[in-house]
Amino acid sequence: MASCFHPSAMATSHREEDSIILFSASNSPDEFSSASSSFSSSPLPTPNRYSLTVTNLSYTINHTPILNSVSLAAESSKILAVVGPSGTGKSTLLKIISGRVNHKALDPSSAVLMNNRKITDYNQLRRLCGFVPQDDDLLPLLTVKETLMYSAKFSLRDSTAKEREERVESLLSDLGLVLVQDSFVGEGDEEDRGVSGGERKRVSIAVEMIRDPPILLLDEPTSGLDSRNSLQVVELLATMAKSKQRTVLFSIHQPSYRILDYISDYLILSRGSVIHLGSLEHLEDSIAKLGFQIPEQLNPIEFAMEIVESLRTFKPNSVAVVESSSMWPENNENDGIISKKEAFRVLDVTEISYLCSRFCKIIYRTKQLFLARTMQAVVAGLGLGSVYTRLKRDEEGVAERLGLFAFSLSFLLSSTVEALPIYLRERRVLMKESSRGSYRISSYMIANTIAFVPFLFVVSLLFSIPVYWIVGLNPSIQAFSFFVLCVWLIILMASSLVLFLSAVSPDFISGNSLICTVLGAFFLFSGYFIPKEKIPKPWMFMYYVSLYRYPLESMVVNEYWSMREECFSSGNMGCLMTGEDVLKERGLDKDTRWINVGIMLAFFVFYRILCWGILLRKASKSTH
Ligand SMILES: Nc1ncnc2c1ncn2[C@@H]1O[C@H](COP(=O)(O)OP(=O)(O)OP(=O)(O)O)[C@@H](O)[C@H]1O
Repeated sequence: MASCFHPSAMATSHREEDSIILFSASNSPDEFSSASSSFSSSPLPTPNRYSLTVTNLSYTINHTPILNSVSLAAESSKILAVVGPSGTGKSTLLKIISGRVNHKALDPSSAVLMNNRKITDYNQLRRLCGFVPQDDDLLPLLTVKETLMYSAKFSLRDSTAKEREERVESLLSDLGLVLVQDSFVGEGDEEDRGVSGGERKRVSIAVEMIRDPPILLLDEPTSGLDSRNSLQVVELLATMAKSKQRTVLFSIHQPSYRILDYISDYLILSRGSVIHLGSLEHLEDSIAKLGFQIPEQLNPIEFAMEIVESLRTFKPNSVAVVESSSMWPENNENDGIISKKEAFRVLDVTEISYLCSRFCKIIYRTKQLFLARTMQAVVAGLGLGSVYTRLKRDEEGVAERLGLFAFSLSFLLSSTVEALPIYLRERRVLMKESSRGSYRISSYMIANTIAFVPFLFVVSLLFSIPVYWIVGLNPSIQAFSFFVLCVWLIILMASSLVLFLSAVSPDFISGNSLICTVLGAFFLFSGYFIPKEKIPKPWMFMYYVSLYRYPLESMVVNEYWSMREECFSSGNMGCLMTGEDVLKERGLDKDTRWINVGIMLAFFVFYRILCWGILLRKASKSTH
């Protein structure tokens, strides 16, 4: 077996007065976990305990130094708390360690080491470190248990359903979530309250714990919690660190006295530099050496925050790595941390099926979307039917049919905007899950398509049946079927467009105005308001890319093609206008219905591919 670490040496990193030193020595077999390996894809056993060392970490954003030569050492089974005034770089540090910041942006002398092995690929860090951000990125319409089950499905691919269930059950019990396992996660607002803030925080921790990462980083896990909940969360982290020999780091503002009992070491940051690294006793010594006395009503950390500037004069503990021994051979691709094969897999049916079932649950439970879309379709169908009841076969009827088609189109296209908030809400979860390799963006896009296509077909049927038969459009079954297909394709195109625009929009307001502007422009250049010949040349391209043009043409052709010989206006001289004349008047002398169907399908696919590309790019830059 390759040289590794001695467990006792690891667990009790030898600490001297002025430095924290990590020893490396030869390993013994009991250092490796087997069945409970954190990394489901790992073909080799992975170490059970991980020490984390950071040396000389410097980070600059836009020429502004955020972190200056930060060094720290965190040991397994213990908690290291990162404290410091607001804006001092705590979150940035945790993000860098957990691989949420591209390491190319770091100063070249910076190093993050796991068991004394320098990690150069930040994807490795993402896999080794669980990261719980300050804001909970959870789907509010899933229950606590479902949230964990989906997380288990994505992370524990090689486990059986029973093993995953057992893992979730044990986490629910460890994290005190059994009683609320069937409650919706919710968003914490009045309307959609869901579980409490403390419970939601524990769900976020459980989501990270599912894959049992050896190192867990939490960005202010107690923020927004009352003292009881804060204590519960920290207690739980301490218990978990001890019982599972995990290394835990979290940032915290003003920990209470009782919380201090659970923390082993403190890293105090001030303006991006370390001013203390070590135990509370050591901090008290430093404070005393500076000639200060800690007031009774304050704990040492609170007082340290008050004298941060004075503490800056003190030289903090240094971190040294005594012997650098590689845990893994440098080029070992089977280290279970990066799997190139995995990265290049394009299609994963299992992943798609999990995402599909999650989407279906969310669509069904999003009452606003589910009810609004179905009710809207029925009411609009009946309403339009009552306005255009039994249209006559005369000139007025021809104009009214065109008006009905144009209105239906604008209604159907604009009604899809309702999905925008759902896509935006999911975005953070998607970025987090995809950027840490839970699933591919392509799987998300395919699952979204599979889940929405049948739902939108039902919506198109609910709209088409009343409007078509009450208005008395072309009575042939083929014409009706094509009308339904056309309505379905309109909604599908619009849903793809909304998905794409939601990917480029930062928030609801800009997304909404972007969609309205684009749809307005498409409507204007659909050929309904301005005939093709009158559209100014520079704007002609809009006529070809307009989502309204193709379905409008298809609906008109569908209505009159099988009635080309029938008369729609007669006078003393006989028939003045046949169905063929109506089509010719709009320049539709060929049956372009199926070509238009192809174009509409192409738009549907095109916008989804664009959306996929944008999300892929965003996920690669994501710091979630
Ligand atoms: N992407 C960024 N672009 C520009 N500045 C940034 C960026 N990220 C962080 N900063 C800056 O880096 C500094 C440290 O930010 P960071 O969020 O790490 O602080 P913090 O100690 O976690 O603060 P808080 O306790 O308030 O959460 C801040 O001044 C912040 O404005």
